[in-house]
Amino acid sequence: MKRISIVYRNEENSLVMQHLEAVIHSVFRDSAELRGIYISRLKPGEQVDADVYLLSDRRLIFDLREHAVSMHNVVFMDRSILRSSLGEIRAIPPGSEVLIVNDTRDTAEETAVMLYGLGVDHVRFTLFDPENPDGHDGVRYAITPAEPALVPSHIPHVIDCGYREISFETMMEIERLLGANDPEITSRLVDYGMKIIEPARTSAANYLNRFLREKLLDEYLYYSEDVTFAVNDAGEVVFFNQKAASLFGFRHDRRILLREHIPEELLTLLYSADNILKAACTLNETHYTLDKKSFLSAERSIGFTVNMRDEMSIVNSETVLSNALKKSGLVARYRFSDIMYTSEVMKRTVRRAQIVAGTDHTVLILGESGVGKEIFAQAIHNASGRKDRPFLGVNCASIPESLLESELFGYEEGAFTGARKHGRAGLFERARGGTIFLDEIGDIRPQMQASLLRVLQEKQIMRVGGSQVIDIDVRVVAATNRNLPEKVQSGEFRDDLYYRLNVMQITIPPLRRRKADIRPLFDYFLENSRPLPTQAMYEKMQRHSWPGNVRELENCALYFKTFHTLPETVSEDAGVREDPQGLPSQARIDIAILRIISDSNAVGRGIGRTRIQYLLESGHITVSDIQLRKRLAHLNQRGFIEIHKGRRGATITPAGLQYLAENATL
Ligand SMILES: Nc1ncnc2c1ncn2[C@@H]1O[C@H](COP(=O)(O)OP(=O)(O)OP(=O)(O)O)[C@@H](O)[C@H]1O
Repeated sequence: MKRISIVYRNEENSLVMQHLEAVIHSVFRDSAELRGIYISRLKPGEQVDADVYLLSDRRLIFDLREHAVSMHNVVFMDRSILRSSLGEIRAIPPGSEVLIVNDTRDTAEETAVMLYGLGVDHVRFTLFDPENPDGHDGVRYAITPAEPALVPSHIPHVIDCGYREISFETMMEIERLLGANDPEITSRLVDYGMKIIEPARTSAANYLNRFLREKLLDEYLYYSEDVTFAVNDAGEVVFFNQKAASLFGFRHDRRILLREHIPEELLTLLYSADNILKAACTLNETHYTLDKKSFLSAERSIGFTVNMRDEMSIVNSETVLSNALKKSGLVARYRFSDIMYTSEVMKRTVRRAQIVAGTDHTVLILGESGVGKEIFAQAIHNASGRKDRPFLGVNCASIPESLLESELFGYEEGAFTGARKHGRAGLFERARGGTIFLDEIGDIRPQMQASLLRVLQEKQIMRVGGSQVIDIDVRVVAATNRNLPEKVQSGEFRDDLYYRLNVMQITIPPLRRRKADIRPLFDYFLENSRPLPTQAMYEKMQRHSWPGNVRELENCALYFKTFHTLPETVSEDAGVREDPQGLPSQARIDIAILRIISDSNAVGRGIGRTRIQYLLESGHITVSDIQLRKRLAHLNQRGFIEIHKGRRGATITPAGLQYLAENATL
């Protein structure tokens, strides 16, 4: 056990001694044994061994010389007062004469020096001498460190500032000499420092700042979920956190040589030539990602730091992230159960989307404005394996071209004027593990098309102004109301990007092609409000062409709720307007047939003629039996379908799927 010897001249002022010992004990407790030494009682030549000799009076150094084993451990006790007393002293009117009273003139002088040192300079101090107490008649103020009985009785204002305390700086010096590395001592020392006035303010402030820094390290490193340690040039572990201690058995009470604690393979990895190393490693069947950084001084390594992250903790922290995202609204709200429909064609579309959701492929959603593309994108995300991760939607047409790239890919500090310090992660990085919904993809310019193509091909991004590639694991769901094949044909949209996006395609039919949905959707948007539309109103709605699709219908329901009538825009004239893409041509019938066969194959079934005919009918395409046979034969001839005997019926070929994708908007 370490020893602190408090050196006094003699046993005269035992109350002060008891107080000082109690103060030291309150900070260092049982980490050191405390002993009072009275110089007057030591025999000539008697040796006293201690880790700290604490001198209550500087002049004792001469006497101590012949008794101390080492003079390196001497600490002079600086004194201070409690912060609480200083307020009273400062309140004494400026210019007043103040008598400093202590048991001797010398100690009174020390107190006056200490008060000047603490910045008390608005009053004049006069020293009291107990051996010559008279002659202070006009004085109205006295300050005394715990000797009020000595103050002349005529003085009306007496401030007892209590025993002079041990300065914070002195305490720090004791801590240093004891080599105490105990967070509890540090914490008690900081508490002590807050209570007293410190003459040497800078070092106390430095100590407190260091304490704060250590707290930060504790908070973020010591109790971190990662395994973290630092190794110096001699291969000694000089810092490690709790996780590292339990994984490698590092202990604070002994010198730790890295090579004695970690497996050979990991050692080889850490001592590889790379100054910055990112690698993966497995220990005790746990997979870690490892980051090593070497620190160089004058081109020589002075050591390195290692951070190892358990891959499972990444998943967990991302789940926490996704919960946070849920709170902040960066999530998909809609599920398939929120999509209202009764039409056969929508049943098929939803079924197809549900199958697509189960895969991890890129999805392209086509359909006119307001048909519900975004609601489908969200439902796909929520039905996918990524549902607990972020869903980030971005309308490519509404962000200026100049900003779209940095918005999607992020930027590095200084990438452009106005770029934030430390840069910013883009939507692809923020959607990590989740889904990004690129709405209005048909409107992006060629340069952006090229960047997106790279992301889809390489699954990597580079921040604007950056040089590092970042791996991303994000599913892309894109949507457009443009006729993309036409845009590809005219060269406005890159064909390679189109094929990358078109891996899985969902075309949402316009409302006029699924009139069976009008009434259930309208009733849904009314939210049980009364009155309901008349039969004539419902019929009028059936005859309207709904150029704004479901969004228009939703607005129409809102109008009805307020005015109990339909808006002027729902006109019967508009209802007879035909589908802008024309009546079902043979090509359109072929596409419809291929889509029916493809949907049926997607759920693992072939399909026969009768069912195809029935499904065509429910999509308002009427064909005779002979006509259907002809179309099937034609599709078979073009290599788009195969027709099997018996119950297997027709199946679509890859060429058929390709043709379907290319003509998605038909
Ligand atoms: N089947 C549906 N059931 C319930 N609500 C729907 C349905 N389809 C669309 N909606 C609603 O209609 C509105 C338009 O849908 P959404 O924004 O998804 O369309 P969009 O095709 O993405 O439109 P745009 O191309 O203009 O972005 C939304 O308020 C959506 O909630």
